[in-house]
Amino acid sequence: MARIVFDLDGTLINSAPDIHCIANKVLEQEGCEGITLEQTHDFIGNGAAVLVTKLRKARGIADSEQARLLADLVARYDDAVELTLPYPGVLAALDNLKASGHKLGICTNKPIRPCRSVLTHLKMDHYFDTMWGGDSLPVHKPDPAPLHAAFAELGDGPQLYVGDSDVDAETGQRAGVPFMLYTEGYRKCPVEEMPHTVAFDNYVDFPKLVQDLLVAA
Ligand SMILES: O=C(O)COP(=O)(O)O
Ligand SMILES: [Mg+2]
Repeated sequence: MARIVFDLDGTLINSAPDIHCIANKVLEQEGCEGITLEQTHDFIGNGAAVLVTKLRKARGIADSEQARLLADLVARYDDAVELTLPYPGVLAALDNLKASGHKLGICTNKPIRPCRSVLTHLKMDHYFDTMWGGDSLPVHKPDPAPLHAAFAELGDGPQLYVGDSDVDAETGQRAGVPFMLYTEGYRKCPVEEMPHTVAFDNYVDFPKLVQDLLVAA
């Protein structure tokens, strides 16, 4: 049986509409124009602090406002769950993997509290034996430490990491773990420019891909 760790935003759930909403509330509070959903996709992947930095840069807000705006975003983040849905086929794939006896975990750059709240809201938290957020350790992805920590909590067995972004591809590479790229998330680079073991665009195919990788290993 394998240990399979998933990124969250853009990999298991389409959370950009909720993140878009709270980002624009922060900007509105500052008297600034909001950003588009497409810009939100580009701003997701490096955690809440980088998201706030990108929001500030897009609207010319001074560096000195970073901590205050980050606190504002974080205060809104736990409740940002209403517009988020798992990608098609995710729940069936997770059911299938659990039934096969695999151990599943989460390694995201989203802060751990909103990570837990959105997965609880979607009734997906029971799938995962461990969850690591962008603020669970002093470092976050692409540093491989949280990914190593997630695997360590899952015991023994082959390791697979699943993600949607260049940050995840680099994390997988630095951790020395096979990386499965979900191509329909918030990726900023062409698939061929991202180091990956396999790529997939539909979770219907996912359990079979896992099985094939484990046989080949
Ligand atoms: O919060 C973010 O920026 C991204 O989170 P992810 O690591 O789940 O893609
Ligand atoms: Mg992601």
